[in-house]
Amino acid sequence: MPRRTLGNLPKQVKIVEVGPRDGLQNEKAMVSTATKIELIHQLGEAGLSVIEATAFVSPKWVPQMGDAHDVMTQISRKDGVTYPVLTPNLKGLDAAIAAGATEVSVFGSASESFSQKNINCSIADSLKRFRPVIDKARKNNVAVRGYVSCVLGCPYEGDVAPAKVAGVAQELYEMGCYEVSLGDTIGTGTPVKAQDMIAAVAQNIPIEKIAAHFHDTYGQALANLLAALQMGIATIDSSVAGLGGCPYAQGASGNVATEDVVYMLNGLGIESGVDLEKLVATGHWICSRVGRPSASKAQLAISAHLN
Ligand SMILES: CC(C)(COP(=O)([O-])OP(=O)([O-])OC[C@H]1O[C@@H](n2cnc3c(N)ncnc32)[C@H](O)[C@@H]1OP(=O)([O-])[O-])[C@@H](O)C(=O)NCCC(=O)NCCSC(=O)C[C@@](C)(O)CC(=O)[O-]
Repeated sequence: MPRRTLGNLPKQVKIVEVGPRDGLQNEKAMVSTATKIELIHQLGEAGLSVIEATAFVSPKWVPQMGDAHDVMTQISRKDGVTYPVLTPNLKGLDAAIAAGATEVSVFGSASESFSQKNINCSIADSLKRFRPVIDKARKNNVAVRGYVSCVLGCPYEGDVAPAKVAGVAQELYEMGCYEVSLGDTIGTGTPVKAQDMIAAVAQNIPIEKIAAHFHDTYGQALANLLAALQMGIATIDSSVAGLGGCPYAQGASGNVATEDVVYMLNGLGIESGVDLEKLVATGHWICSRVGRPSASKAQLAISAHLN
């Protein structure tokens, strides 16, 4: 028997911490701007080098992100840390640039119904809308990341074909997104499905330009991430304490918890630069502020040992 069968895993993984945006956007009770800023600062202190800070979206659509300008202008930026923000259109991009953003993300979908519910337009129209956003951002030296949602299933349409995901991802990449993040928005994926989908996308985009953004609704996120690492993916989106969910995907739970990802990476000997103890303390703190239990098993286990 071979000693190990995990294949060639990356030596280093970049974690994109999405807690302050994806984690908080679905909270019904307004989280104060001061709490959001403190969360971003603590995540930076824990060693996260990419922290998605907020979203310049319509406050009528996502009221929780209505303080995007204040968050972006009031955070203390740490050297070596980037603070990307979501921008669905030129209005969002202009506001983001005015607030000092140096990186933005456009967000599309592989499902027509989700695209309509989330950004009020078809996939084709969204891509037309993103082109000037990407062009203008790049002219302003602002890097652009692309998201594709519903890559392993849609809350309205069910199964989504890998070829559809690969097509949208390719368009975003060719328009100038430096990285494309593949979102299992409702967390219905399983490892082989995830690998099939990634294989389809990797025919159109270099694997090192692909990120995995998996929600944990069915408890499959870590297994899916391991399957993604085995395919050569080395960028993982996650949310402290597993906070989150999408306002336009009812019942979908949070992103995979950053604590759980870091624990797994540590066990695999993969470097992430994150201090797990500091991160656990941050997860504990934000959960107390938003009044919900942590969805991170690592946090619960480590806290139990620490107490
Ligand atoms: C895209 C729109 C704006 C279209 O929404 P719309 O209603 O079609 O837009 P509109 O152009 O007709 O504008 C309507 C109003 O919104 C304003 N507006 C328009 N744009 C902006 C803006 N950027 N910032 C602030 N305000 C804006 C605009 O000025 C106007 O204000 P009014 O004249 O009525 O007072 C809307 O649908 C929207 O904001 N959607 C965002 C939804 C969202 O944030 N969803 C969650 C993030 S996606 C996600 O979580 C998935 C992801 C990324 O994590 C990956 C995964 O897990 O799959």
